[in-house]
Amino acid sequence: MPRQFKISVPASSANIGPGYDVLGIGLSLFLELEVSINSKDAGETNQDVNNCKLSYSEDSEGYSSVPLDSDANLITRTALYVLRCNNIRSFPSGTKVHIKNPIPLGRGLGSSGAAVVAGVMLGNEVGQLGFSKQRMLDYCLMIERHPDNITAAMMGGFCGSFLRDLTPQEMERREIPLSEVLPEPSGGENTGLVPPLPPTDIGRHVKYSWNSKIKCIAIVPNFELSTADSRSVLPKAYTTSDLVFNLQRLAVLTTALTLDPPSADLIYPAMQDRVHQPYRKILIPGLTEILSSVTPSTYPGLLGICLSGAGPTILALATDNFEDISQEIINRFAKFNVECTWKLLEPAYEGAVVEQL
Ligand SMILES: Nc1ncnc2c1ncn2[C@@H]1O[C@H](COP(=O)(O)OP(=O)(O)OP(=O)(O)O)[C@@H](O)[C@H]1O
Ligand SMILES: N[C@@H](CCO)C(=O)O
Repeated sequence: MPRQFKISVPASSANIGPGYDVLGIGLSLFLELEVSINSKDAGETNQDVNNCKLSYSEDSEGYSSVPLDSDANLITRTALYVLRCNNIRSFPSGTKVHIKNPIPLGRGLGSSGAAVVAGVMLGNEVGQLGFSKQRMLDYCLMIERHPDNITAAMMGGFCGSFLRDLTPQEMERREIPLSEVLPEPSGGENTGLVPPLPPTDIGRHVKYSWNSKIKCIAIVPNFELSTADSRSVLPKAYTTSDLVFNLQRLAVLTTALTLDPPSADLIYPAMQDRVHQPYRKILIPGLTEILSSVTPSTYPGLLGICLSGAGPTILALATDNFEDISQEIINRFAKFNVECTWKLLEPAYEGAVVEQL
């Protein structure tokens, strides 16, 4: 039976200041996969060794850089990982996947989290595995180890998350690098091995409320910063006072963002951070100046400002004055010869969805 469905996964902003690797919010910018499975298409050219014909919209972010071999592209490679864990070697014959991606790559808006979530949902759908979102989260967390973007992309809304304590055996699995868990990209040897199933219920999360008057402005610089590079500059240990500084703000922030009317007096200081932003300034020109000088007193309507995920995007939360706030940040980046675009976004409350067509 031919099948057609669409998978849609939101972008996300992680950390929201003090919640490093904990907080994430799904954003109204959606990675979409249009999928068809028809065995009559199996003979078409460009079906690759995994029975997949992958295409990418020309107007999508990453059009010129994203690989289109199904065992190299992060989305389909993740889907193959899910299938192979479950003893299915490849896509059903005649699978076509068309990707539309408006999420800028390597900018701190959760492009890789969305790609991994989309890949796991794709594997679940084509393999007809019937997994719940909670189980799919386990597969995602085997690939992207911090739960903040992944949870927000899968579950939607404003989330707090952590990984449960793993047994020593499971801890060992935690260290399995991506290349050993996922099938090798083209050229690599297909060993035919069945990867081990992920442990169950690794991710725990709650969904907080969100005051819908609060909008999310993303100011997106025109350069990429990989999450791995941005994590490599962080220290291995912190002082008690810096950790307490973040914990106090994190506890207040999660409720402050639900209150009506939203209070800049509460939110702005509660979005300060001493765990990641101060260290990332060496990778993002102008970061310290931008975070400290664009304030609610100079820009009424602004509630708080932080680095989005691993950067370089800046996330400003505001109820008003969106254009002026964005322009001020764009001008400050311009002094460092960094050009930016900006987007006014809403929380994506629903998270990842599959629509049968
Ligand atoms: N739609 C996509 N298709 C294929 N690969 C993708 C896609 N989106 C992201 N990727 C891969 O993920 C990489 C970016 O991941 P990275 O974790 O560095 O940044 P990010 O997820 O955009 O930012 P952050 O995690 O800080 O929010 C890209 O360089 C690309 O390899
Ligand atoms: N919490 C992560 C989000 C980026 O993936 C970080 O800041 O490195």
